[in-house]
This record gives sequence, C-alpha cells and structure tokens, in this order.
Amino acid sequence: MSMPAKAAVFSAGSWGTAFGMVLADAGCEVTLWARRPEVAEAVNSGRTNPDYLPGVELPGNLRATTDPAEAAAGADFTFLSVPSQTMRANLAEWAPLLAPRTVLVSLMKGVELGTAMRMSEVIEDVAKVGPDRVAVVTGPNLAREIAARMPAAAVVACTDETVARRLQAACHTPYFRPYTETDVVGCELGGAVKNVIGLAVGIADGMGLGDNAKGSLITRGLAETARLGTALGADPLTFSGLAGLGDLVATCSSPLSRNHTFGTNLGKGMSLEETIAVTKQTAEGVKSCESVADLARRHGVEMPITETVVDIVHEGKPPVVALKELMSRSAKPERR
Ligand SMILES: NC(=O)c1ccc[n+]([C@@H]2O[C@H](COP(=O)([O-])OP(=O)(O)OC[C@H]3O[C@@H](n4cnc5c(N)ncnc54)[C@H](O)[C@@H]3O)[C@@H](O)[C@H]2O)c1
Ligand SMILES: O=P(O)(O)OC[C@H](O)CO
Repeated sequence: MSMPAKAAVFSAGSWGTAFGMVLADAGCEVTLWARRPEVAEAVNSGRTNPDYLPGVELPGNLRATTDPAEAAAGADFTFLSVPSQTMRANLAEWAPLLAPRTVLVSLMKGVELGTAMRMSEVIEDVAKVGPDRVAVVTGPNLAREIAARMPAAAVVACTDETVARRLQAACHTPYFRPYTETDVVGCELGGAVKNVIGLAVGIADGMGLGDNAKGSLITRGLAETARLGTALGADPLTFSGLAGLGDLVATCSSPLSRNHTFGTNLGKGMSLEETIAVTKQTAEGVKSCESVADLARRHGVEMPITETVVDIVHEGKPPVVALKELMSRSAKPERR
C-alpha cells in the first residue's frame, strides 16, 4: 500500500481551511499553517476554525501549526492560499523551508499589482522552480459550500500532465471532482478575472438592474477574459470550462461570493471605505481589477468592463455614470 500524500497548506483562511479539509478527506496527511496561535489551537483542540468557517467540524487528520518549517517539512504538495498581494513576501519567507521536491500549488485567484504577474509566475520567480513544479487549483469553489461537503467540480492545472494527475488523485473526494488541465495561463486568468466580473455583476445587482444585465455582463465579461487569455497564449476553450464560465456563474450568482457582495454594497450606494469596513475576508477583485487592467493595457487588449470596475472602485466614478458610458460605447460585432 502506498503512503498517503503529505500536504502543507499555507494558510488557515476560508479557502486554505476548506481545501485542507478536501485533502484530508481524500486521504492526505495535512498540516495547515495558521498565522495566529488561537486559530491553530481551535483547529487542533476544537476541530473548528470559527473565524473563517464557523459551524464546520474539521476532520481529525487535519492538523494546524504556527511554525512554517513544521508545516512545510516533507510535503509532497505545498498549497498557497494567502491574499495574492502578500504572496511574494510570504513565499520569500517560506521558500528556504520547503521540502526539496515539493510541488507548489496556487489556490489563489489574483494578479500581482505592479508586475501584473499571475500567481504561478510569482511562485516560479520567488521559489526559483520550473513550471513542472507549479500547479493551480481553480473553478467554481465557494469555500463555505465545499466545507459543507456540497458537490463541486474543479480544475487542477500544471504544464506537466503527470503532476496534474498526481494532484488530481490527492484531492479527489466523493464531493470534490477535479479535472486535469495543462493550460495554466487560461486557468489562472479565468479565476482572477471572474473576481472582477463578479464585482461588476454585484454592482449591477445592487443597482437593481435585473437579470438581463447580469447575463449580459457575465457573457461580455467572459468575452474580454478570453480576449486577454488568447493574447497571453491561453487556449480560448479553457474559458468555457470550469475555470472560466463555471466559476463566473458560481461567483456572479452567489451571496457567498465576497467579490459579488462587495460589488452589491457599492451598487447600493455604500462608499468604498464603508464597503471595505464590512468586508471581513479577501475580495481579490478589488485590487486585481487594477492589475488585470494593467496586464490588458500592456498587451493592447480592450477590457471595457474591467476598466469600468477600476473607475468605480478606485476613481470614485458613480455607477450610474459608468453604466451610461458602458452602454453608449460604439456599436460593434459580437465576435471581435
Ligand atoms: N474563499 C473562497 O471561497 C475561495 C475559493 C477559491 C479560491 N479562493 C482564493 O483563495 C485565496 C485566499 O482567499 P481566502 O478566501 O482564504 O481569504 P481569507 O480572507 O478567508 O483568508 C486569508 C488568509 O490569509 C492570511 N493572511 C492575510 N494577510 C496575510 C499576510 N500579510 N501574510 C500572511 N497571511 C496573510 C489570513 O490570516 C487568512 O488565513 C484568494 O486568492 C481567493 O481568491 C477563495
Ligand atoms: O468569494 P469570492 O468572490 O472570492 O469567490 C470564491 C471562489 O473563487 C468561487 O469559486
């Protein structure tokens, strides 16, 4: 009988904890790194993480520690689940502690501000590893639903398909069904841009614009995501899969989505400061809308919905004005 895979998960936020639970249910030996001792203590003694997943009972083979060296030791897979904008600094600290042949797996959905790098690119840059040692998990995976063991599919992507298959086996459970993919660029962009489109749909919902507006934003949002992805070498078909359409549908229709909820609050007329104050967890699109727009400009790709979200969130443009401008753009064919 083969040994169970060893997994380190950095860190114990909503998705790190929920995904740690998936890995534990799939038979892995999991160590979760928590920043705060009280979170590690609650996981180890109470089998709970009340700050991030209240009411969820965590499995016994999920342990937590505040010592990054202890978490990293001997891990076959090292999962990274921190806010995208702190990842570079976090990984710089953890890189010397990583197990020699560990596969680094991004659970994050963001693009770095300033560099416009995807998370796998930041990981390769900081940990000095090749693409065959870096993978991504993405798809329609709202943490609270996964933690309730409600069914979901996902994509596990690595340029090396053998690694993707190993990762697939490590996280496959009766309620979590991962598919392999080699289009890492498309999978990561799908995840990062859907947060921005989730904000746009939330704003529209908050303004009471109706379901036609929602369907239109999702579809045109997907079109601009695919346009960016194609310019960056992704397979356009990836965007009609779980990492694209699947995640957009889940995010744009769920009150559990932090990005959707953030947008809804803005659309209802809350100020940015008030909205930030009531948002307790990471809504990646708030920062990544700027880095996605930056990436698109660098590649000469038009992303009008993303630019509109930047204008509303960061430039203080009133949503009614932004809506009028978006609707009065020059007429064009659907596919161009
Ligand atoms: N929650 C979900 O449903 C979900 C699902 C799929 C992917 N994701 C992605 O997972 C990533 C993490 O999101 P989350 O939902 O777990 O966020 P979260 O806000 O619930 O948790 C963030 C975690 O990062 C830690 N953290 C915050 N600042 C830090 C810093 N400076 N240094 C080290 N650690 C820090 C926090 O302590 C916490 O453990 C995001 O990229 C998100 O898009 C989330
Ligand atoms: O809560 P959100 O908006 O970060 O979305 C969570 C997941 O990415 C949904 O797949």
